[in-house]
Amino acid sequence: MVIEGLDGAGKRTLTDGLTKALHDQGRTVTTLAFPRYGRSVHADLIHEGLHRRHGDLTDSVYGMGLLYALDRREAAPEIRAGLDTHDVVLLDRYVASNAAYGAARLRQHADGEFVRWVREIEIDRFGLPLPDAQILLRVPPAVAAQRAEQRASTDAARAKDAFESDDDLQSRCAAVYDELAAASWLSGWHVVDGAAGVDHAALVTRLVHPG
Ligand SMILES: Cc1cn([C@H]2C[C@H](O)[C@@H](COP(=O)(O)O)O2)c(=O)[nH]c1=O
Repeated sequence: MVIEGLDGAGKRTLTDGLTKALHDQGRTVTTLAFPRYGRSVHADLIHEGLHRRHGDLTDSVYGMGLLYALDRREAAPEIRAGLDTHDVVLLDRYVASNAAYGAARLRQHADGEFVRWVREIEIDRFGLPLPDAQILLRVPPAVAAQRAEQRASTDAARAKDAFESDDDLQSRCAAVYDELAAASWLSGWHVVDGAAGVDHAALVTRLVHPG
């Protein structure tokens, strides 16, 4: 199960809430967040690029896309082990993040060349597992920006990165996410209003017992 959305949408809070609701229903859960900062050389290069320690590393959209993809390829055994040993593997961002942010940066849409490339690299070539369900935690970009700003002001470790500081990028990214969800890209999507409070138990019931 994958959680997707803008920076500041509230994905971490939703991950925690869903984990608790799944535990309450007697299910075992393992969680993983991408990029895996501090756990993979690819993710650390991404962090340095997003915080401008390597000047123009972020300039190449395909180069950055490949770093994100390699971080996930390295994590594939961990995801597969989680699927074998737990009822639910909860991923805070996955392949669709790469599609949405990269397409937004290139001003493309969900049916564009970059989104096709992400699928080809990550799913077809790297053989990453397809998600069974993708949750789009949808909030107006202005609300997400405000939350990211607040987080950055109270926690030095969460200083805004290059993508978070670009309001136009976030707006385009929100539009690509909507298109990906409407096209059922990779698998079925569940759109959740992140501006209102989320009923975690009800969402779990909807996802784990569909219909
Ligand atoms: C996981 C992932 C994140 N991103 C972006 C979304 C965020 O703006 C940024 C860092 O992610 P984070 O803020 O959730 O840690 O990287 C991608 O562009 N592609 C990806 O595959």
